[in-house]
Amino acid sequence: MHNIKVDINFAVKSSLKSGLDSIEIDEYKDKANIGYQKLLKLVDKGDIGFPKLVDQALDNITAYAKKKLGKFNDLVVVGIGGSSLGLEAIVNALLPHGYNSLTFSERGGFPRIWIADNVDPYKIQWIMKNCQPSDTLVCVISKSGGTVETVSNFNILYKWLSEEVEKPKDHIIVITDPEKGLLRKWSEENEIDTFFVPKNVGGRFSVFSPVGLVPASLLGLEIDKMIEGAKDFIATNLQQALVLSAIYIFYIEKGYKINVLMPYTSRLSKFADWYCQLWAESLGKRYDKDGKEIFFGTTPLKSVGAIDQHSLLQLFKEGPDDKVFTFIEVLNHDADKKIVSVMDEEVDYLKGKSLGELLNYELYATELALKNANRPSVKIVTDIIDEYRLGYLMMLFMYVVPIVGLYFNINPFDQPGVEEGKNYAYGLLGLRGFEDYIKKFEQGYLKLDEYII
Ligand SMILES: O=P(O)(O)OC[C@H]1O[C@H](O)[C@H](O)[C@@H](O)[C@@H]1O
Repeated sequence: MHNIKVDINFAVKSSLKSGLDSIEIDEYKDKANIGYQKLLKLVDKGDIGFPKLVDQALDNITAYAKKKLGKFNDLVVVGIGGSSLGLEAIVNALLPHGYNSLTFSERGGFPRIWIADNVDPYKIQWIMKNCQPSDTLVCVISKSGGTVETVSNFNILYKWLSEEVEKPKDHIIVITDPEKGLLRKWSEENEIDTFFVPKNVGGRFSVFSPVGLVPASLLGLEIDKMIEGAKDFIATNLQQALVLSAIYIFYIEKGYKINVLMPYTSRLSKFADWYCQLWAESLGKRYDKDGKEIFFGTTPLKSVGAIDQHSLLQLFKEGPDDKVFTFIEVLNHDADKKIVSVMDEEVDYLKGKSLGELLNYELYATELALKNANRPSVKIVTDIIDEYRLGYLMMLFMYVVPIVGLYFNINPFDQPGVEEGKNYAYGLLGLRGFEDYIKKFEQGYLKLDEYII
């Protein structure tokens, strides 16, 4: 059983001038319900598949991970966006800080983890310098199978493997679409171990597909617990998604422009990055579903407490009143440490308190300071962080975001806005079929020297 609560006190009228009154709470829950009913229809029709992932059998993934256990010192995951952010969130939340510096036996025979997302030569170079091809498993993930960053990084790593090991195919796993794309074709032709992302599961909703589960299982994480958490959320607590969506819808209608996710734990820092993609690509849309131009969306912003109290909080409290805050509180921090006072009597007030307590007191203080400035916030409270809770939280947000989008009559499941830039890049790189984009690029990318100082 979980112990995750959604606390909306500081977004309602009894505490906050701009908050929802009790009539508005019901009214906006009804609005959220409209979005939810639309989501249910899409799921029932089979158009959208992420909620159904909680019913998948996991044996093939766990058996595969077991087969590989102890055989590799390093796991390099190649992927970007929805093909890497979910895993990053999992690794950041559930593996020890500095995991890669533990010894093989301290890691229980599980590999170190490297995520090759960006095509930054610096990053890929250091991954290759740190790993030995003979001891490395490369897991390449791409739903479309052709994302240029992923294909480029993978080609470099494939060559690196081929030059050193006899059977590079034994060092590769592919995770991609079951039918389409370059990666699928290649993995089939070369008989590479391949897992599939269901066709009706888009990248940013794919963390509970092999995209997140295969690497997580290879790292020894309990993926069944993650799925159990996600499943329990759907089975028992959809109300929480409706309430959160109601609050977000209310403030979007009021013209609030920024949605801040601020966990008070570094372990959820990458979770906030994952959330930013989920929110931005799902909710930033030029057209509604009827083709009307609406330029819809609010901007997600990652912030980590208490770190950003020393960076962003000044703006949050005294800058424009255009942000809705979602805090995440962890009641019991793992390996919590008592603070000692050895420096001076001045720090005696800290003696006996723990770091976790300090973090949480700082959260309460920030909540109140923002409330006093009439800034709306909600808080998700979890007792601990583990596979189960992470699964629960991810599924909660994977419901909230489409509910908000569908209520506003936009399509939260596509991302047409990223295409134009990709096409120019393909044109510049000389990809066949994209010749027109070279011309368009040359016509549009005009810069005058006088404005380059
Ligand atoms: O998984 P892939 O097909 O390689 O896609 C990786 C990413 O590519 C694009 O930029 C999309 O906007 C993202 O939604 C997607 O997650």
